[in-house]
Amino acid sequence: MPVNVARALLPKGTIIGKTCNTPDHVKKAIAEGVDYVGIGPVWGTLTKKVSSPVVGPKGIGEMLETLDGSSVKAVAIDPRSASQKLSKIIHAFYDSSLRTFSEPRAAPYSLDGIKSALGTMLASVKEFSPLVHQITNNVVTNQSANATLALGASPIMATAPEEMADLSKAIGALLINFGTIQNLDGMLAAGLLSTWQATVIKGNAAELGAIANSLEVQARGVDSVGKGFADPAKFVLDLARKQRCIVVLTGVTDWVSDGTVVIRLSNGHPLLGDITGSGCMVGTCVATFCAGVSMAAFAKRSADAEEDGRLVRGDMLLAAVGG
Ligand SMILES: Nc1ncnc2c1ncn2[C@@H]1O[C@H](COP(=O)(O)OP(=O)(O)OP(=O)(O)O)[C@@H](O)[C@H]1O
Ligand SMILES: Cc1ncsc1CCO
Repeated sequence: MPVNVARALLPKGTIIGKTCNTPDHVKKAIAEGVDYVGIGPVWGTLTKKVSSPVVGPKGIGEMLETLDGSSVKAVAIDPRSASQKLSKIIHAFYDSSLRTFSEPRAAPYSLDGIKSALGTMLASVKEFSPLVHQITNNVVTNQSANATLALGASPIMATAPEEMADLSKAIGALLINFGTIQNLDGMLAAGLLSTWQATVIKGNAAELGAIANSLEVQARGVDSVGKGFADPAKFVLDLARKQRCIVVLTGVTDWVSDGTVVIRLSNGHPLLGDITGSGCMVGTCVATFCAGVSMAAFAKRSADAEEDGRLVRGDMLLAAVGG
């Protein structure tokens, strides 16, 4: 029913909303004079058929951008909720979108704070021993599985698309790592279950430069060559903002950002540059820490926590630093 007809029929002051799946739908709904838009679905679900295309957090961001400057409110639709009820009203979702994939930090980071958090995070990995699903290259599969075990978690290196749906229900984290793609369909199936919205993107300068469409650094095969970024701190900050996730730039010095804070790590060893797979292993360790931290945060959640619209629990910036 057109909005103006509904308005004419309903009592004055009735709140009217419309479900939207694209920025164009949102534009149309604003022009029609709605009070709010239901945008989504944010995620797919394995428990029911979702009729509209899943938009993911990026799609939500684009629709909320369309709302900028209007007084129309937005509600995100999350079909994973068993009762199919709309999740939290979220103008705040976009304002806090940089934090969507990480809980806000309780206090500013300090070196001592980070060091003590590392111990706690490692203890969480050991306590929960999360299943860390890794679809990685055949150069590092064995090393990565052993690195996961060494941290106290449980690796599973399954690649077949047929296994992805079942696995997605059991895992603490999913790592998708390129290099020698063995089963593209498996990667796509696994990635699609999280609508390809990463919590952390990790790469060397050439890899992240490619994602950012930057010509500042060059690649030779899987390696980054040359001096790297002139301003790596700004690079990771900008990329994290753009991708709405944590970014880890590896190299002699590692740079980690969530789009608001940048942490620089100089704790590598030159020998790590002389072997293959050290970057892939960083990815494994980051995924393992993220899994441990999010499982620990989930275990501590309050009773009504599943209604609060948060997508990831725990401080993923710290988890990435831990990894
Ligand atoms: N010369 C170096 N000095 C100190 N640490 C280093 C050096 N080279 C690499 N590292 C360490 O190794 C890790 C991996 O970084 P690098 O950028 O070399 O990964 P990569 O190029 O993706 O590796 P690969 O493709 O072999 O997996 C970094 O996090 C860093 O701690
Ligand atoms: C050497 C190599 N080739 C493809 S993946 C890989 C491992 C390091 O990235």
